[in-house]
Amino acid sequence: MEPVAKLRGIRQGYRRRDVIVDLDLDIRHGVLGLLGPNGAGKTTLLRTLATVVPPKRGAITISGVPVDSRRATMEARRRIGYLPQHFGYYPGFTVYDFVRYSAWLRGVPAREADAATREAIGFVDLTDRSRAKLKSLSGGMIRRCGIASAIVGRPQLVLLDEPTVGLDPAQRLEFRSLVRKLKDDRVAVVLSTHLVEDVAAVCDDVVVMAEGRLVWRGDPEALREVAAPDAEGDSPLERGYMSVLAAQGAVA
Ligand SMILES: Nc1ncnc2c1ncn2[C@@H]1O[C@H](COP(=O)(O)OP(=O)(O)OP(=O)(O)O)[C@@H](O)[C@H]1O
Repeated sequence: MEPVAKLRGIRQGYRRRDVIVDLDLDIRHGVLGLLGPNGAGKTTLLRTLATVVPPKRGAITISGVPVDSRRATMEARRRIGYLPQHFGYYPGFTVYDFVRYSAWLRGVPAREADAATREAIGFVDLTDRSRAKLKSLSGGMIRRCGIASAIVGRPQLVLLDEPTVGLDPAQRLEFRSLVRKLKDDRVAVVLSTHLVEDVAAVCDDVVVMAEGRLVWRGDPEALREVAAPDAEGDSPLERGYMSVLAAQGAVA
């Protein structure tokens, strides 16, 4: 089956500095965990996939359509939901306004936008807070609003950048169940994280990035298996991850 997203020969960076080099990646249905130390290029990769910034070089295909023109970019954005790590919001907006506004930004047709907004708010279980102002919500609820804004209009690809940072353990469990629901809905999810436990809990597949390159790909079980006997870490998965980084000379 055609991947939901296909990246070929991607080079990306800021001004003259390249932070992603010659990256190839296929993304299919399921949850793909993106692990890597600070500065590995995870956010840059997600921003590139989200079509926020065009790559310096290389090709992106979303649902079989090359993203190679302004029109194709606008079309791709309708299929992609992106939750940046630090997403902005107006504290005076209600939950409903915030998600409805995201629907408009993503080009959800006006006649579908109200139903799509209600659906997304229901998905994150905030229906009874629809009329609450964002400034009155807890951090965990704000994150759930962020997820609702990323999934409104049912995108095929959902990109979540370190979504569990700052969540308490109960909120993290809630978040994981939301990601599992997305997977059941046949959405492709890319989850950038520093937390190996998030990967263990929800990911089907894992990519490890270091210094702008993909240095390892496989399922969580395979990552556990590459753990070196003397690797540091609190769990087999963490030891596997640290072993991959150590092999690259890129220990976090
Ligand atoms: N707007 C920017 N201008 C210049 N350099 C940037 C910019 N954003 C990121 N970088 C640099 O690009 C490299 C990759 O950053 P990126 O944020 O993609 O990494 P990351 O893996 O997401 O890191 P983290 O886990 O800390 O969020 C870093 O060296 C960073 O300093």
